[in-house]
Amino acid sequence: MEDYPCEVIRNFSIIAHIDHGKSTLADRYVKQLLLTNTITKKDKGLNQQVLDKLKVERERGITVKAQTASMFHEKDGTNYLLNLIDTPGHVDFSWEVARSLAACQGALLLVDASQGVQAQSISVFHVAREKGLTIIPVLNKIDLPAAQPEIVALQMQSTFGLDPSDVIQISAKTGKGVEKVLQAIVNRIPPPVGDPSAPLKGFLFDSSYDRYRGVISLMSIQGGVLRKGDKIASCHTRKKYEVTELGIMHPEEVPTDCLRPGQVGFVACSMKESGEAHIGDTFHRVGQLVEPMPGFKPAKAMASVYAGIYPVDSSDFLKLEESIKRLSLTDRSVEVTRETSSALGQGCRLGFLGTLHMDVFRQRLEDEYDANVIITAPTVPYQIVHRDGKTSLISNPTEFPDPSEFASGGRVRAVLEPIVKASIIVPEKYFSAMMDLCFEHRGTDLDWQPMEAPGQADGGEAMSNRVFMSVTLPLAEIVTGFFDKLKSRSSGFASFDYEDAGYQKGDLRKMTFLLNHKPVDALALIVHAKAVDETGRYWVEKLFKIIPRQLFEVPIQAAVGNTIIARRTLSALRADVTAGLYGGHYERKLKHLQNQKESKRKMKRVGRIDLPQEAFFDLLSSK
Ligand SMILES: Nc1nc2c(ncn2[C@@H]2O[C@H](COP(=O)(O)OP(=O)(O)OP(=O)(O)O)[C@@H](O)[C@H]2O)c(=O)[nH]1
Repeated sequence: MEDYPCEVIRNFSIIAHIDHGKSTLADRYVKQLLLTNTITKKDKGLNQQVLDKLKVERERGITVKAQTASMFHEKDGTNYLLNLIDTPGHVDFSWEVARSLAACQGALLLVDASQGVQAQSISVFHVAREKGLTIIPVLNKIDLPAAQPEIVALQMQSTFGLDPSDVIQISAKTGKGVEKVLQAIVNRIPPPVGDPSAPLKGFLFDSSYDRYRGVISLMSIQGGVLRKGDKIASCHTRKKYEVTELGIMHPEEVPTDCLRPGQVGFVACSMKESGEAHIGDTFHRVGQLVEPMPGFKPAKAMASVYAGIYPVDSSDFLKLEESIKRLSLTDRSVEVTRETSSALGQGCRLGFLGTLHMDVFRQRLEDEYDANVIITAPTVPYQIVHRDGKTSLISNPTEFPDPSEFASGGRVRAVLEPIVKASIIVPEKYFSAMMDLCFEHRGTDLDWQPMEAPGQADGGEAMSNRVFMSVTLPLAEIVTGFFDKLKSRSSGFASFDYEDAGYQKGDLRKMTFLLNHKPVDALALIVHAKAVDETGRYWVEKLFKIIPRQLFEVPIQAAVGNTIIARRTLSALRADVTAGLYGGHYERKLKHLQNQKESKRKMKRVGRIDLPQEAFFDLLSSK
């Protein structure tokens, strides 16, 4: 690593709207540059994307966890070390983007030439600008027949103030133009600064957990040289560690003898507990204090969506809790606390950045930890203002005050709900459908303006006459199903992004569902007063359809306080599933019994009633 001083290092990220091709481009570089280096025969067969390592990412085609890769590149006789930090592109993960960018000096702003500038292109651009990064505009997918590179380059000029002659046109898929981007990385992005003789300063920007080695941190070295055996300490916790292994991500871990200023790599030390790795923390050599890097924020409540996670089999709770802890180490934006539900037993309440984040976490839990879990309907955090002036935050519908507590003499003065400022970019043709959607979801302060400058309006359906809309929405309205509706009502052309806009008073009610006259706490929902009747009827009908008939009659009711809003009754069923199969083959009976056993496995017994998983999250999220 001595051969790579700061001058030949470039630390960069790729930032883009979802699906504009970040992973494809990152992959191309990693494959192209590594084939000559360490990618072994076994790995050469990789035709799947190397960086999107996790199974869930492959299945969904989205990057969830930022991955870092170091590559070597020769130009004009000089060997460069390029550190690429792949960032996730979904609105839920903007925090990860900001974090990864802290370790870079430049960013490739990738825009799909057939889609044009989209909502998240704008938000990631601003994050990168704020961090003072050098931005290289890149137009991707120019191989597509629908690509309109000239028009999109003009859009980038009018939206970002970037010079169209700086825009590089590429196809990450065919490889056209990608070499030019490498040259631009070397020529345009400034090298990092750092003095090898200065005291050690390491910036921790990511971490993961290894069953055998404990916490593995990703660090960017800002000063000094880090070596195996070094004793280091955290500025934040003051805890001391010994470095047991270090090296670069190539893209797998490759041990090196040291990490020098400007370099980025993994560090394994005697850190055993997940909670000890604080993103944004600075490490120094023991006895050599340094000024910590600015911008360190100890993990704070950032979650916008909460849900309960319970094991299907209650005896698996400890195993589930351990798995959640391990997984939350690789995903530090998840908040974890224990909770108990009378219906589901012991479980955890998790806070997520958004519903996609939640879904991905659940899938990773199932894939990587073999966990069979039930996840409750997502809820946003509400602020309760008490009569004595105190406020409290609740993240579970069961804690929501009953109607009697709002009455005069009750303890609650008001409930505030989180709101967001959303931006939507959509072709004019779908504008009124988008307005309707926003109003259906309690949108206010709707404003809009045309996106394209006059004369640019000939970019085909995806890009002509687009409108930039901004609207204020309650967060609760967008956590379930809003994104899907936005996409389907705009034939996929609308893009969406949002930012926090504080709290606002809301007229809300807690809706409970009773099965066999007993409330099931894990099914409780918070609903806007105007939507009570419709929501009550809708869910009762849904529950009626998905709850299998039981051996006895089961009334299904929705209630607000003591008022029943809706009711359906499931009639009783005979138990013997083979009863109708008289004269049938023995194996056929066995198959039926097996099927019954299988479906039991995915059921949760609540009181005397077997509820399928869909009764919890899947049902409620599908509205
Ligand atoms: N035709 C064409 N398709 C491309 C090109 N680059 C990427 N794609 C396709 O576009 C889709 C999205 O690409 P990804 O690389 O997964 O996009 P991403 O921006 O990494 O998406 P996230 O990881 O979810 O943020 C994939 O189906 C790619 O095959 C290109 O240059 N040309």
